[in-house]
Parts: sequence; structure tokens; C-alpha cells
Amino acid sequence: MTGVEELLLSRIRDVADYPEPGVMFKDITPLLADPAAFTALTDAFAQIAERTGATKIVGLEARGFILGAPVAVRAGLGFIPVRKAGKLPGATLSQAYDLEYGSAEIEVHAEDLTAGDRVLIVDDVLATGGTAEASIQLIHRAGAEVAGVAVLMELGFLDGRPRLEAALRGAPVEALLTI
Ligand SMILES: O=P(O)(O)OC[C@H]1O[C@H](OP(=O)(O)OP(=O)(O)O)[C@H](O)[C@@H]1O
Ligand SMILES: Nc1ncnc2[nH]cnc12
Repeated sequence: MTGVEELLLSRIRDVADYPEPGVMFKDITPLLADPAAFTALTDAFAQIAERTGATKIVGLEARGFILGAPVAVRAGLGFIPVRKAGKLPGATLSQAYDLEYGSAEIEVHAEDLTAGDRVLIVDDVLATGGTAEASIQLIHRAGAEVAGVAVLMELGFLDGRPRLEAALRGAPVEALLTI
């Protein structure tokens, strides 16, 4: 494990049985509160954006906003929010999905993504892959390409990766940590 990986892992807190029994919640708030760790994470994601030729960063509400917005600034790219349903005022595309502990619907402003865009999707956790898969579907429906999915941590035992790879048309899933 590299020094950066050790630093990031040391700043993630495990909370048992949250938000429901049987879930081991991965809490990133200690990482956000540590400027060295947050900067290292932002730099690692910005390198992925450069390597994958991304032209826009999509962040998934809510933790993907916190992580994705500084990546967009660092990489010199625009930031597009994918929000939970009912929060965006303009014309939207929407997609329902299930996640590790529930179900939800996400939306994006249709005008924010167009053909020719290559989007890097940023989030904290890849668990079942339901959230990221729905965001890939939204981006494709908007006519844009997905450059990749970048997450801080992948919960490998929940098998989200094959599900995303089936939707990604060859673009990579980049996880800084696998648990
Ligand atoms: O791979 P999945 O099973 O879909 O789970 C991963 C998603 O779950 C969490 O978001 P959540 O919906 O809890 O929203 P939050 O960021 O607003 O807390 C996490 O931030 C990912 O977006
Ligand atoms: N175990 C988990 N910890 C944090 N966020 C999650 N999203 C889905 N599963 C999660």
C-alpha cells in the first residue's frame, strides 16, 4: 500500500449498523477534516481526470459534491451536479435506482451535458453500484460519453464493479482503495 493510500484509509471511520442493521458505514468526515488527506485525495482524482481525458466532472449528491467540486477546480474542468430528484429547477433527465440501503431517484440538467463531453463521475463509495450505474445511464441518455468512474473506496464484496463495467462501454472504474 502506498503512503497516500495508508493516509486515506486511516481517515475513514467504520460505523457498524448505520443507517440500518448489517451495514458497515464508511464515514469520510475525518478525511474531509484533514487538509493533507483531502488534498491528497483531490490530487489523485485530478490525475485520473487528466489520464482519462475527462472534459467535465460529475459529482453524485451529496458526498460526491464534496469530493468532486475541488477536483473540477484542480483539473480546470466544469462541475455538473447529479442531484436527488426534485432539487434541480430546469429541464431534467431522471433515473430511479436501488442502493445498499434503500432506493432513490437522481436527476441532471439535460442542458449540462452534450455530445462531445467526456465525463468523469466522482463519488466516495462504490457499494452495490446502483448509484453509479444510474448516473452512467443518465450521462449516456444525455448524449455524452463517460470517461470513467472514480471513487475513494470500493466495497469489493458487494460486486458493484462488474455491474458498472457492463454499463461503461470500456471506460475504467478507478478505486483508490478496495475494501
Ligand atoms: O453503490 P451503491 O449501493 O449505490 O451505494 C453508494 C452510494 O451510497 C452513498 O450515497 P447516499 O445515497 O447514501 O447519499 P449521500 O451521499 O447523500 O449520503 C454513497 O455516497 C454513494 O453515492
Ligand atoms: N457501507 C457504506 N458506507 C458509506 N456509504 C455507503 N453507500 C452505500 N453503502 C455505503
